[in-house]
Amino acid sequence: MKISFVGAGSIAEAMIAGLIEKNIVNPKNICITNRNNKQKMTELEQKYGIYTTYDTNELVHDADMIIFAVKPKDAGEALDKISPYIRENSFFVSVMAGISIEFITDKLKTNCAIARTMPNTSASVGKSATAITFNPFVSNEQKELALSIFSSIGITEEVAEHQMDAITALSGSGPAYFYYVVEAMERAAAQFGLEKDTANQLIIQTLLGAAEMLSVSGKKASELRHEVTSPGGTTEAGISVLHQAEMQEAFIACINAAYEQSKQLGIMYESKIT
Ligand SMILES: NC(=O)C1=CN([C@@H]2O[C@H](COP(=O)(O)OP(=O)(O)OC[C@H]3O[C@@H](n4cnc5c(N)ncnc54)[C@H](OP(=O)(O)O)[C@@H]3O)[C@@H](O)[C@H]2O)C=CC1
Ligand SMILES: O=C(O)[C@@H]1CCC=N1
Repeated sequence: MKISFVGAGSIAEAMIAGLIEKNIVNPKNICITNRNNKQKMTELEQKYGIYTTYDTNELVHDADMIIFAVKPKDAGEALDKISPYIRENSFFVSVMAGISIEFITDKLKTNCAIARTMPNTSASVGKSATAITFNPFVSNEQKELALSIFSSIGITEEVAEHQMDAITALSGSGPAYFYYVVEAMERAAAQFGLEKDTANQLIIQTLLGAAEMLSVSGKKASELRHEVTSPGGTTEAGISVLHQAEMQEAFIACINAAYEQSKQLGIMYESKIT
């Protein structure tokens, strides 16, 4: 099996790290290109043993899957470059926020097999939450391949394409929201003068434990929160500050803003480049 990546940034590297860690693809069969950052290419060759190329024909030739992982603003240019090299059985997988299957089809100038996905960077540790949708030209074999690739680096949910902007805001950007909360906890720990490594270990384990509880306890988040919150206790004192600051409303506004931006990226870059 050969997998090619167009774009060698954060999400491409997270997926590659996950795929290699799980022995899903031989690193020699992972091919990658970027726009012009040769230093990054060398770095990826050395770190993962994958191969890099600026020869589009070589990138596309024999690839079972070509993954587009460039920023939405570069989508048109990258798709234009690949278009002349498409083969009959080429299978394109986009991880790009906001960019529609219709736009990709127009740019590639042919009705080829396309999957639109939204993974997240936790792919690098096998914990991505990936949403995926297929166009009608994807064969059953290609579907199975895509599902097995993404399921090897986390969980995969098949969704309708119109849900992608919301999912991008929720789970594509999602890891960053939790990192943001952890940053605040780290700052609080520092203010107390707690030793940094100790505090970090305690914060990380708290996050892991809460995630595991949500996953296996069968209880709702609100129920689990109430179990921690003793009347008149410390948690109640803490949460009341979050409540006064309307933190839940702020998080909802945050996810709404990410959703609007995902839609906007499509509007901006699809109309600009066509
Ligand atoms: N980061 C994340 O958490 C997630 C990102 N995504 C999506 O993945 C895509 C990539 O994001 P991310 O990895 O963060 O971006 P990065 O900026 O980290 O990487 C973008 C990559 O695209 C390359 N590139 C740009 N133009 C071209 C081109 N014309 N041909 C070939 N390669 C090109 C860049 O090369 P060079 O360095 O040479 O310019 C770079 O390697 C985006 O569309 C984003 O919406 C989806 C899920 C999660
Ligand atoms: O911030 C972004 O636009 C990308 C899409 C999802 C996560 N990162």
